[in-house]
Parts: sequence; structure tokens; C-alpha cells
Amino acid sequence: MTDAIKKTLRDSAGARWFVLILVSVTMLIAYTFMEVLSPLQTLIQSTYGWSGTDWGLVTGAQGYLNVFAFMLIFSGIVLDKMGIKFTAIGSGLVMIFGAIVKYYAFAHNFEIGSTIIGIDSRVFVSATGFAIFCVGAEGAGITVSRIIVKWFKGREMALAMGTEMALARLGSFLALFGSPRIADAFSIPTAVLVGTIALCIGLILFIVYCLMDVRLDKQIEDEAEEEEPFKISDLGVIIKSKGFWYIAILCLLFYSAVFPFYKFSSGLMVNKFGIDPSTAGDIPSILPFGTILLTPLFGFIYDKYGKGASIMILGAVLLVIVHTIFYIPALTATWVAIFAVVLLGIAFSLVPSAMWPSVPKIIPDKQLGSAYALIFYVQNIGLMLVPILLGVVLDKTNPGVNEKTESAILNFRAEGIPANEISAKVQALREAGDIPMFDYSSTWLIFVGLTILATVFGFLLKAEDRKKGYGLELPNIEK
Ligand SMILES: C[C@H](N)C(=O)N[C@@H](CCCCN)C(=O)O
Repeated sequence: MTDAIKKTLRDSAGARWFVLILVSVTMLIAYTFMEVLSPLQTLIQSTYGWSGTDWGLVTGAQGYLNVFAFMLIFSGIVLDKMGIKFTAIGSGLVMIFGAIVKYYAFAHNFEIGSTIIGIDSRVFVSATGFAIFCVGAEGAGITVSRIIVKWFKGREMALAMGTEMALARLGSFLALFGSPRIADAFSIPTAVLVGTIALCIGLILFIVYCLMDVRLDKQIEDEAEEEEPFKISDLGVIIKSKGFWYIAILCLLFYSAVFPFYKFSSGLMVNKFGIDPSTAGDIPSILPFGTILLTPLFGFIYDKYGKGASIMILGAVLLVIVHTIFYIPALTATWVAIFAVVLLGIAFSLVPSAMWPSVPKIIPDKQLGSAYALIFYVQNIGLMLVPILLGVVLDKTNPGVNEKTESAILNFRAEGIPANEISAKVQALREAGDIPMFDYSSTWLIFVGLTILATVFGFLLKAEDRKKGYGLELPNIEK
């Protein structure tokens, strides 16, 4: 290289932000698919007779392969060894395959009462599809984080990550708002099918990104040659860092109090706040909507003024308040639900906007792919166990409700009522008081406990930062 600084593609703001839009739209689509069933909880329960436990088994499937089969660790190693292009396209394909399996679960006419390893067949196939999809989605997530670091480090990194997450939240919003409407106008499988087709578009966007990546790699060949190849022993560097564990556990606790909220909120809206099941996703859909502006804004503040650890603590404290409001049995007014969701939106913007750009301050670049994968791994343990726990507690604290719902469904089927009319009939029985509503209060205490623990880990992280000088309270933009 000469004295003149060699300009590369990532020095062009236009190219950088174009890349960001490409990969973020793919993540938007992945997040849409992730929540495609969430607002349909009551509809699915009263159409197929699923219990809270069935619902927990399917929505917790995110972690089955990622955690038990170590797929997330595998994705991180593949990312560090095989590179961004291979992992991006591979994860896109896996997401599509999982989505097809999930579509099949709802489109296929399973025999009534049929089971696979003792689990209702539709629940089993749906959980399998979701588990496969989530291997792809999490692989895509860590790849996109790596892509953003590659293109934005030393520049507007937190703003870029915030923008990516904002678009991802738009995806969750589209699912929460749109999925019940599609299911209402067409059917539950159609909602899943629309998401599956969108994932194919996401794959195409990833391929376009790869072409940009090839060009950048050619320009930074010299720098790349200086890098040492990844070794498995590098994982040791990550797991020996206390700061890493604090951020990973904070991530587990915080996200376990947010993503499972999506999955159980429509049931809460119907059963606690008296919202109609066909619009049960509307109030929860305010949550991602609010984060769309706030996440990049807080990212910008972190880039410019720092205070990353403090931002995470503030978000965790807000979340304690939110879940306590949802828990208090006497608070059942619709405006309370809206207020709490708006607060949740602010908390859900604060923590991620500071958490993800803080990882490169704790872990060296070379191990970043594996570090993000390990954090996602720890987080997935929560995303798997918490919905299952919520489902089991919901059933146990509401004895007899599932049995009454199931017997009503069987009676309607025996009377020859078409499948698409059963849900409305079951809902009419619930409104008439013939089938009791679910009481969510004990279930919600789980969320309150998680958020209190998250706050504690926020403080531990801040103390560790002070000790080790990671610079979490410092701005990201290099002057
Ligand atoms: C669910 C996924 N593992 C996750 O944690 N997603 C984060 C975004 C992480 C990527 C940051 N570049 C989220 O807040 O959605």
C-alpha cells in the first residue's frame, strides 16, 4: 500500500448502508416468520384444541436444535471457519426448509388423536419445523452481526445495529398485525405460507449481499492475509472472560422476558384484558412498532456519547415495571395494556441497542463470530425453557380449562361443524362463561422474576467494565 490510504467499498457510506438494508430486510422477513403464529394462540387453541403446554412446546422449539444439538455453536464455528458468504446462504436455505415443514404441519390433515412419540402429530411437526427454521434464523442473526462489524466497525456501528434491529422489529410487527388478518380472511396455513414465500425473497437478498462481500474481500485482501485463522482453542478466550458471561446471562434473562412475551401476549390480551381473539395481536404489535425509531436512536446515542452499560440497566429496570403492571390482577383496562406495551417498547430498544455493539468491546474481532454464537446459545436456552415453563404453569394454574375446551371442540366436530367455524363457537362459549378464561397472573410472575435478575446482571456488567476497562461507557465512534 502507498502512503495514500487505500479506499475500499466500505468507506463509501452509500455502499455500507445499501449492504445494511439488504441484510436487514432478510432479517425483517426472518422475524416475521418467527412470530407468524404468535398472535394466533387463542385461534389455534380453539381450532386444534392445543393446551398451554402444547403451545409452549411449539413456541419453545427455537432452542431444541440450537441448544441440544449445539447447532448454534456449530453455526458460529462454521461462520468463523467458512466465512460470511457460506453461512449467509446456508442459513437462508435452512430457514426455508424449516418453514416448509411448519407449513406442512398446518396444511396437512392429521388424523384426530394421532401422535408422534406421544405428542400430538401437528404439535410435533410444527415444533420440528420451527426448530429447523430457528437454526437458520439464528445462523443468519450471527452472520448479520458479523457483517455489520465488518462494514461498520469504527464508524456508525451501534446505529447500524440499531437500524438492523429496527427493521427486524418491523418484521415482528407485520406478523403480529398481519397474521391474524390473513388467518381470518384465508386460513392459518395461508399465514404460514405467506411467510415461507417471503423467506425465499430473503435468500435472494443474501445472495446479492454476497456479491458485494466478494468485491470488498478483493479490496481488503492484504488486510485479510494478516489475520490468523480461527482455532477451536479461541473459544477458551471467550469463556474465560467474566464480562462475556455477564453480558450473555443478561441477554438470556432480558430476551426471555421479551420474545416469549410475543408468544403469550395474545392469550394475555384475550383472557386478562378482554380483547377479541381476531385482534389479539394489535396491542402487542405496538411493541415492535415503537422500537423501530427508538432502537437506532439509542444506538446513535451510544455511538456518540457512550453509557452502554447504563443504557442496559435502565432498559432492564423498565422491564421490571412493565411485567409487574401485566402481573397485577386488578389492572385490566385496555389503556393499561397499551401503556405497558409502550414502556416495553422503550425497554426493548434500550437494551439491544447497547448490548450487541458492546460485544466487540469485550471480545477480540477474531473470535466475534463464535462470541455472538455463544451468546445466542445461552440466550436460546432461555428462549426454549421459558415458553415451556410458561405453558406448563398456565395449565397447572388453570385446571379443567383445556379439558372443557377440548370436549367442546370434539362435540362441535361430532355435530359436523366445519373446522373454520369451530374457533368462533368455542369463543362464544368462553364469553358466555361456559368455558372459563385462563388466569395468567401466576404465569406472569415468571417474567417479573426474570427481569429482576436481568437488572442484577446489568449492574454486575457495569462493575466488571469499571474493573477491566472494556469501555462500555465510552462512545463507539473513533474521533
Ligand atoms: C433472537 C436472536 N438470537 C437475537 O438475539 N436477536 C437480537 C438481535 C441480535 C443481532 C444484533 N446485530 C434482537 O434484538 O432481535
